[in-house]
Amino acid sequence: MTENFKSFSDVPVTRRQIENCSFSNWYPFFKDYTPKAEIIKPIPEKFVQYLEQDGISLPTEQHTSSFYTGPIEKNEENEYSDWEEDEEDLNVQDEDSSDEEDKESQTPKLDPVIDFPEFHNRLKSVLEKFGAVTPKLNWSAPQDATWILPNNSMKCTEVNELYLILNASNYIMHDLQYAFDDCSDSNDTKEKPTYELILRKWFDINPALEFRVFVKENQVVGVSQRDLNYYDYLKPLGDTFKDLIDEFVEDTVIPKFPDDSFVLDIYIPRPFDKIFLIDINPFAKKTDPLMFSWNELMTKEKNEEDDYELRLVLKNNTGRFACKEHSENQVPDDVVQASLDPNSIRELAEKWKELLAMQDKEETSH
Ligand SMILES: Nc1ncnc2c1ncn2[C@@H]1O[C@H](COP(=O)(O)OP(=O)(O)OP(=O)(O)O)[C@@H](O)[C@H]1O
Ligand SMILES: [Mg+2]
Repeated sequence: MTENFKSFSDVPVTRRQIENCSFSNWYPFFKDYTPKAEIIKPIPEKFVQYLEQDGISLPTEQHTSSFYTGPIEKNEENEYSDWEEDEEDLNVQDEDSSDEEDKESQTPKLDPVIDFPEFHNRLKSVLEKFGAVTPKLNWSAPQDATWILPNNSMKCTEVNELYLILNASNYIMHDLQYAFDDCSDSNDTKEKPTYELILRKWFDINPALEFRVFVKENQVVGVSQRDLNYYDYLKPLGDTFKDLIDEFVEDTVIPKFPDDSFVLDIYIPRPFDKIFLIDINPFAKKTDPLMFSWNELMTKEKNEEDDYELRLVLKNNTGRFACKEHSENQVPDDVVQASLDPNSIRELAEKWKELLAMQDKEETSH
C-alpha cells in the first residue's frame, strides 16, 4: 500500500477532538440536558499519584465510621469451622512474609487525609449534597471495577467507595496515561491534560433506554442500542426515538458543540418526550461502535435523503452479545470477597495452593 492510500477503516482523530469531549468542556453547553454533576478541576497532583500507586490504601480517618475501615468482626458470613486451627498457620505466614512487609513499608502509601485533605473533604461534601454519586475522570467512568463495591455498580455513597472504585479501574488509568494515544497529531501526546473528577448525582437508569448516536460531519450516520440485551418493547418505539434524536442533534448539539463529528450517549426515559445527555465521546476508534463497525460508520455516504439506521438487538441476533459488558476487565467474586476481608484472602490462598498441588500431582502421575 502506498502513502496515498489510507487503510479502509482509518478513523483519524486529533488531540483537539479528544479535548472537546472532556466532560468540563461540553457540560456547560448542555447543562439543561445532563443529570446534575459537580466538576472538580484541577484535581491535586497527589491524588493522581494516589490513583497510580499499586494497591489501595484507604484514608486513616478518625472519628468516622466506615464499612470499609471498621474492625472485622466474626459473624456468620466470615466465621470458619477451622478458625482456631488456621490461627497457627497465620503466625507462620507472618514470619514468612516479613521481607515483603519490610519492602512495602519503605514506600509509604499516600493517605487522602494527610496528602490531599481539602480534596478529600470536598468529596465528602459533594456526597452529602447528592446522597449518592457515580464518578468519572475527564472521559472515562470506572465501569470495569464495579466488582469491588458490594452493590456491584458504580453507585458510591461514601468516600471510601470512591477511592476503591477509582483505584481498581483500568479505564481510569487509561485517562491518566493514554488519553491522547492514537491522535494523528500525536507528537505532543506527552503533554498531560488537566485532569478533572466528575461526581454525577446518582439516578436509576434503565439501560434499555440508553442509546449511542454517531454523528459524522453534522449528520447522524447511525444509532445503536447501548446495552446489548434484547428488550421486546424497543422496536415499536423506533420512530419516536428517531424524531427525538433528530431534533436534539440538530437544534441542541450541533449549534453548540465545536466539532462536526462526535458520538453522543443519550438516555430517553418514559414518557419519551425528552433526551438526557450522558456523555460525548470522540468520533474515533477508541469509542466502542457497539452494533456497528467503524468501517461501516466511516463509509456511510453523506446523502440528505438517506435515513440512518437505529440498530436494536433483535430476538434472533442476541448471540454475539450474550456476554456481560466489561466482563473481560472484571475479576471473580472470590477475589472480590477476599479484597474486603483478610480472612478470605487467606482462605483463597489456601484453596489456590491446594489446587496447584492437585495439578502437580496429576501432571507427575501422567
Ligand atoms: N448520574 C448517573 N447515575 C447513574 N448512572 C449513571 C449516571 N451517569 C451515567 N451512568 C451510567 O454509567 C454508564 C457509563 O457512563 P459514561 O457513559 O459516562 O462512561 P464512559 O466511561 O464514558 O463510557 P464509554 O467508555 O462507553 O464511553 C452509563 O451508560 C450509565 O448507565
Ligand atoms: Mg464515554
